[in-house]
Amino acid sequence: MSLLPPTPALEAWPRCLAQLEHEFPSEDIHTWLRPLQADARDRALVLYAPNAFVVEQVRERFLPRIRELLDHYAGSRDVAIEVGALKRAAPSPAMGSSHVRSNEPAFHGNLDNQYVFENFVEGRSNQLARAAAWQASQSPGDRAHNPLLLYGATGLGKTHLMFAAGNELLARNPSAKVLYLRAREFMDGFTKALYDPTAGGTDAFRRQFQGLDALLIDDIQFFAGKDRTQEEFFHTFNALFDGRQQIILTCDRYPREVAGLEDRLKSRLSWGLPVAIDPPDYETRAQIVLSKARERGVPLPDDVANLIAKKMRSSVRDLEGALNTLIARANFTGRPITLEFAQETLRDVLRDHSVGIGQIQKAVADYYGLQTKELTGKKRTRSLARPRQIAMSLARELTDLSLPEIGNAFEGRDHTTVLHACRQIRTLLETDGKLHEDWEKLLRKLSE
Ligand SMILES: Nc1ncnc2c1ncn2[C@@H]1O[C@H](COP(=O)(O)OP(=O)(O)OP(=O)(O)O)[C@@H](O)[C@H]1O
Repeated sequence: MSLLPPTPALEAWPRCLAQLEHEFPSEDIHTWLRPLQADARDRALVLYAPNAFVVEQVRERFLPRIRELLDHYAGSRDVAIEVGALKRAAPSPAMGSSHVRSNEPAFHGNLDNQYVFENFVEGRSNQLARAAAWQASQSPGDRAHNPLLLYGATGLGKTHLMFAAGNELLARNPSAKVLYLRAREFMDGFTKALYDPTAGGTDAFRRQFQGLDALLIDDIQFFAGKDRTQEEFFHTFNALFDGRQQIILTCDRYPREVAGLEDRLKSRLSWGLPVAIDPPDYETRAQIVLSKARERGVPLPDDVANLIAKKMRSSVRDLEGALNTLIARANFTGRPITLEFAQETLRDVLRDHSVGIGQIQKAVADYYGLQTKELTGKKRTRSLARPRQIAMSLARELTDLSLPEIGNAFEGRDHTTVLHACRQIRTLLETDGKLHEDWEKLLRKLSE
């Protein structure tokens, strides 16, 4: 073990990470950046990733920004991202440390450990799904629940349960290898393997899945119409299934109803245990609000939880959104959260509407294969600008929110931007057939 003082680059890493946490969606941070282990080699920062997949994702998505931040905090752009792990014995990176690098790299999962069974509130609507996820974590690979498919509308806790199963599996068996991927990431990885000569080809892509105890793939409706990716997924699925490795999948509806998924895949998906998650009933909604408040260390009177639960009926994500608004306002004004304060603060959010802006943003993001944070964020690339305008117009159409309120939900944009978006979409709906079709589909989805 080296006794040299830590390099500035290594010292700067926690600050870079803290900054990245402000800039990227928390899912990305948990999935890709938190699992990295920092070390120093000469004057360079070395980030060890649990597997080649993570290396590739981090290089592609974050490396340029990591370099900039490192330059800013440590005056160096020297960073390497490699497969490997620090030896557990190393007390902290600041002490200098040794690492293991081998052809058989240590595997560290990329699960978000915030989502566990303990903080999943059980109710009639999700009881079966919870029980099934629990079973999968207790006897992974068992034919009775392999594949486990959790399906249901957006924001009802599918991803939460999927993570909970993975985390529980790891708690029982800390050396288990559990990999979580969004369907889109599977597709991106596969496309890269096909077309990027530096990516190591499809064999390297397939090796990612060998030796896993469980593979978790989120939002498989995304595979619809993507024939080559589906075919590859079909092979991955078969290999894992034959190896009795646990597969957990989520889908926004029963797969047979997903147009554009191949029949043979649909049939495989129904082999194991497909379970639905339904919207929670009133009592469960109130319990969820109380539980989220407790987690945040915020005392919340029952009547406030009941108020939110009564008014927000569709998705748990919207319940959380209302709670967050309340907490932010209470912190800002220094006032305690009482029923009166909640009624006043959430007047607009709680107006009886069946669709929340969070739901609209999620639906549009999913439809275009984006992350919600990208859609609501500041970047102005073409591929983001149009979906963003559609989301703003849908919010105008389907909610009672005012233009400034809609602007606020898109990282504080001005109301004139929203107005412009609505006008532009209205014009395009007359002239652009594809956009018209997208609009109709989204409207249908949101009024389901
Ligand atoms: N029963 C529950 N108990 C506690 N939290 C819940 C519950 N159901 C959902 N949530 C919370 O709601 C939020 C949204 O859940 P999650 O991301 O799992 O939804 P999802 O069904 O995967 O949605 P999507 O299909 O849009 O990805 C998360 O913060 C999750 O913790």
